[in-house]
Amino acid sequence: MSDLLTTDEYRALARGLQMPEGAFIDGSFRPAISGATFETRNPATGDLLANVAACGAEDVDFAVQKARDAFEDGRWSRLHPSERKRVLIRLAKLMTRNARELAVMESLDSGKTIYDCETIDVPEAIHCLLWHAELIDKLYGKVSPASDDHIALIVREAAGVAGIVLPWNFPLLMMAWKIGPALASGCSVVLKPAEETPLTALRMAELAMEAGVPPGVLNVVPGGGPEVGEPLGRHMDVDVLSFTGSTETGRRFLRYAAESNLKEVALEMGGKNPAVVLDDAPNLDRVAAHVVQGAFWNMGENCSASSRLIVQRGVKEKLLPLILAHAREWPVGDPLNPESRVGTLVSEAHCSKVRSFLGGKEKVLMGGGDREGLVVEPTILEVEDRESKLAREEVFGPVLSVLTVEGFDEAIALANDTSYGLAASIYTSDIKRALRGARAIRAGTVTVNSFGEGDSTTPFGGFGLSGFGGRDKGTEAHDQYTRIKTIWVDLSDDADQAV
Ligand SMILES: NC(=O)C1=CN([C@@H]2O[C@H](COP(=O)(O)OP(=O)(O)OC[C@H]3O[C@@H](n4cnc5c(N)ncnc54)[C@H](O)[C@@H]3O)[C@@H](O)[C@H]2O)C=CC1
Ligand code: BAL
Repeated sequence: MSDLLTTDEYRALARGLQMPEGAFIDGSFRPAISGATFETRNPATGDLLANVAACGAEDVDFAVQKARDAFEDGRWSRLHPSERKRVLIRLAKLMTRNARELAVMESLDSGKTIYDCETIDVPEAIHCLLWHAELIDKLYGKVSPASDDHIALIVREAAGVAGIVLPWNFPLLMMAWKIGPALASGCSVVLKPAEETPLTALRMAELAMEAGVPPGVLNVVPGGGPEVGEPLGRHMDVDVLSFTGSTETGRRFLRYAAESNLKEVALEMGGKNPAVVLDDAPNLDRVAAHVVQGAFWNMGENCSASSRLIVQRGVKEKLLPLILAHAREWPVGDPLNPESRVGTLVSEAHCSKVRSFLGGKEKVLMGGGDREGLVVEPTILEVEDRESKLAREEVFGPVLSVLTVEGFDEAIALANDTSYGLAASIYTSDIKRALRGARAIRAGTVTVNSFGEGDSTTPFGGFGLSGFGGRDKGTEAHDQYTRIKTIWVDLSDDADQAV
């Protein structure tokens, strides 16, 4: 916290920022072929930040062609992995040098707090790129235990052209989760940032070029979902499509793939994630801190947000006051104020959606009031109707639903009473209950006595409506961007005869 700036200093820095505006294709910024632009605005103030190229199918075609050329001529895909590593490490260094600029740009474009951008999003994005860069020259293939007369090599090869479609809630970090393994593996990338938050992706493309990523290898094509996302998803020359966003749009990408070239699709989508607190949970004050962080971090605009507190009746009376006390330590305010922990929601449309969950018959334990601007104050509601929207649907805002259960089995059954399966937490001092619960809850990540998403070393993704076809982070992320090939060699003396 000590090396954060003051609000005035951040504002001065913001005024001096040079905002990127063009699409970044084949190593340079260029306008959309149609010449169209769209506005990207600061959701906290409404101020115009930039008029960004509004690309369309023809820009996607152009970018995919450049990405394909780069992949086939091997300027990146056939470099020795240690060379790709060297360039990606240089990119991480350039990000570090420009960390403050990236953090301010991210906060301005998304409404995220500068505190989070400075202390989480930017450093984690740098760490993620470094981790994949460091990994790539240490991944070995396999030799199968075939007979003495044969040798069978199982090798991984870069998939080719990777299409990447990003959400607006962690624009820079999601970019790092995806381009880290994609570029390290040798793929060329055509990336579409969310139309709400195109700026840091464009700046990153410029930094990548400066670091030595060759032209055509990392292309950023801003624009709308139907205008850019769909042509990318349907493109016959895109080999793999990695998406993070809503389940509804994720389903579309499966359709696009099925109706085009059956490209592989990896989907990381939403969740209605439970935090299960059992009556033997240790250190309730700490539990409360984690529950609050799980619910309100990033304004709850987080796929892994713990939006359902499932609390055993025996501990509820003690836990709730602690949760309320911790929640009051999450000040709502100007995203550029380093003291703010809750900033501005990303857009008018999203803010209306979040507000539509409020004002019902649920008992309000905290918040729930109207605030000026695109702000929803941290809200905690006691929810009795387990079929209600608040119990079942993803809010994607700072809203925590409290549901009460009598015992362990009911808690696990309720945790699993959802079509999602992204993340969950379980709080108990009994190691057996912790592990039995962690195994029984259907979710891609289960944290014990804490809230979190793991780090760059651990795979992240979900089951059911939360995920399909791959994982971000960890060595498993490379599965998205590589293909397995078997090379079978007959070593016998009569190998020249027909097999
Ligand atoms: N990581 C997550 O789990 C996220 C979940 N959401 C959820 O989705 C809800 C809606 O937010 P949106 O911004 O509308 O999410 P979205 O899933 O529509 O947007 C994510 C990305 O998909 C693109 N996209 C949208 N429509 C498309 C289409 N027809 N074809 C191809 N690409 C398309 C968007 O341009 C954006 O880049 C939120 O309220 C939230 O509940 C939103 C963002 C991230
Ligand atoms: N929390 C990482 C992924 C997401 O929310 O989109």
